[in-house]
Amino acid sequence: MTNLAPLHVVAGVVRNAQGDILLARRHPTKEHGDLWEFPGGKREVGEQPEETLVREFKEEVDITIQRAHPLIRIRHTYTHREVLLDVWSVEQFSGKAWGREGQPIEWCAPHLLRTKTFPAANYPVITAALLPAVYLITAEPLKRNDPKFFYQLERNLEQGIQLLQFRSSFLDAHEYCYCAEKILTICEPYKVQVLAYTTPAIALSVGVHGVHLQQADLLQLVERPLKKDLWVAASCHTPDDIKQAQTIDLDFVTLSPIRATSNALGWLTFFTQTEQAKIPVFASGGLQYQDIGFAWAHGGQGIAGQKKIWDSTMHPIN
Ligand SMILES: Nc1nc2c([nH]c(=O)n2[C@@H]2O[C@H](COP(=O)(O)OP(=O)(O)OP(=O)(O)O)[C@@H](O)[C@H]2O)c(=O)[nH]1
Ligand SMILES: [Mg+2]
Repeated sequence: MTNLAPLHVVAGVVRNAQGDILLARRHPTKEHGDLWEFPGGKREVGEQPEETLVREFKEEVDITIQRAHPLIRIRHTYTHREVLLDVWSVEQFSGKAWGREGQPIEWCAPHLLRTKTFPAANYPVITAALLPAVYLITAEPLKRNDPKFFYQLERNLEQGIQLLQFRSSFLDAHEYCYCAEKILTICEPYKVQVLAYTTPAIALSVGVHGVHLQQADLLQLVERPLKKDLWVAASCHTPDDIKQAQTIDLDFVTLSPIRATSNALGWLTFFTQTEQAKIPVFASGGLQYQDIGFAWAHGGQGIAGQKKIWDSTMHPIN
């Protein structure tokens, strides 16, 4: 290893109208030959990352990128060099993709992304590509059949929420399961994924899409509590929490509180922590839809929101 600055590589996640993601296969003679990658390349001196993204996409796959936002930045040490893989999510583009450098390209269905072999730095990027920008935390249902709760749930689903955490501290385990099953039935036609804010064992028994651990439970664990086909996320408040989440191989975390309390972290501390993180981090705590852009600008996946999002009538999602 040398002590050179990391090689800054900018790449992009582009989706077509079906939601499939554009991949390219690296030339066999190149570094990481024959592996799949997101199109992109090295930032040139004087370029802003977004300019690199636009240039590389035109050069490699003949697409003109019109709008994109930061998705995730991963520092990874390969044997010879540290790489900063700076990945953007493309919101708008024109042109028809083809491999201008003779490389095979493919539009890959999101559920097949994990079956492809990528360079090692890419695995958290795949998680980020599979996650939306908004992670909605439910309000507390007052009882298991709370009509106001289910009305508001459907309103949120109709507005495009894709990832939900069912949170309740009032219901006992039996009522929690009853309610979670009802939420799953309602979410199914919307293809919304539900994480349970409970123990991994209860989450598994209900058949939700994953579990969201509290900080105290995260710190107790010595290994990932569920297999890779389910999401495992956790609430973090410190850099050590995020390290622990990475050590036990969690998929993503929320970091709070960003705002609204006397111990708020603020966006700059959030940025310092996302720069070190090797998994996607949602900003959380006192945030609303207007904060998504701040989260992206500070290295976040997006926002995890409770009351202000749950009750909101404005949903400018994705
Ligand atoms: N484009 C791209 N590069 C990646 C990804 N993941 C990853 O580790 N890299 C690494 O980033 C480094 C530079 O990427 P690159 O080879 O595309 O750079 P480039 O287009 O400027 O290549 P060139 O030297 O042929 O002009 C390589 O070591 C590559 O393996 C990815 O998903 N996309
Ligand atoms: Mg390239």
